Amino acid sequence: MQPILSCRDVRVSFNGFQALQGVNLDVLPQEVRFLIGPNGAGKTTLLDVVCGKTKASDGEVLYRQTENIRKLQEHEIVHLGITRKFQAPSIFANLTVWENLELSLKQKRGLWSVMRAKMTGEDKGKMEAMLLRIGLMEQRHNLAGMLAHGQKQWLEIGMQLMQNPEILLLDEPIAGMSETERHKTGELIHEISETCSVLIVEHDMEFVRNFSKQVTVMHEGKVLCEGTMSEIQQNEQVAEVYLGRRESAC
Ligand SMILES: Nc1ncnc2c1ncn2[C@@H]1O[C@H](COP(=O)(O)OP(=O)(O)OP(=O)(O)O)[C@@H](O)[C@H]1O
Repeated sequence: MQPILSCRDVRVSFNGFQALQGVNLDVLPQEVRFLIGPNGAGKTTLLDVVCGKTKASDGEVLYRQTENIRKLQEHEIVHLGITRKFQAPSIFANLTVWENLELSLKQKRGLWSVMRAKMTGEDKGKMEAMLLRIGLMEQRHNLAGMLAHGQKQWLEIGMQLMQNPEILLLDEPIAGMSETERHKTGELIHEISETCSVLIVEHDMEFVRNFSKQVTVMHEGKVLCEGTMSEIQQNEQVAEVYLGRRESAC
């Protein structure tokens, strides 16, 4: 299978500091890929490069193998099918769950065309299916601001999915969640991967162990190694730079 996303020798420099020093990474269609590594390893910077928030000084970011998106603007990258959920939820607290999802449909089509057009039966069906998927059907008429922390995160993931992405980028999606919410989020991520690839930065080793297949370990702006969680746990370099420091968490 050919990768949907390929980073080739990606470099990022902040005023001379090399945050990414030649990162190579392939993500396959419908793959859930976890990115782990110690603080400052460059994980968030790599997500920033993929979504266009930060521009790489060198290298290639290939989407579907042919399109180099390295120099594209963020909205152009979203339009191509790569969306990002940031750590802090950016839902509209004073709108209902349903209205938040409706807004994300509008973003996809352009506000003006949707303001003129009535919501079709197909749109409604799509929104209902999404509510079921993210477990918020019962809360659809509730104000988003009143949702529990985990529910807010799921709503935002649902809003991203309304754009039909091919790649979803997640930055520490379970931060601040209860055990039950973590588990539900892990299951949701696996369900999402039936239709799109998911690239996740995560610090919670238990979550990574429970829900990962392939894990990429970053260290000092480079990929240190890749493999299953049990493979990387046996890697001495990883133990030294990362797992050793978090022995209690692993
Ligand atoms: N805008 C910026 N300007 C200057 N330095 C930056 C900037 N963004 C990130 N850095 C530096 O680049 C390095 C990589 O940061 P990054 O946030 O990507 O690491 P990370 O692996 O995501 O870490 P963490 O797990 O702590 O979030 C760090 O040393 C950070 O201080």
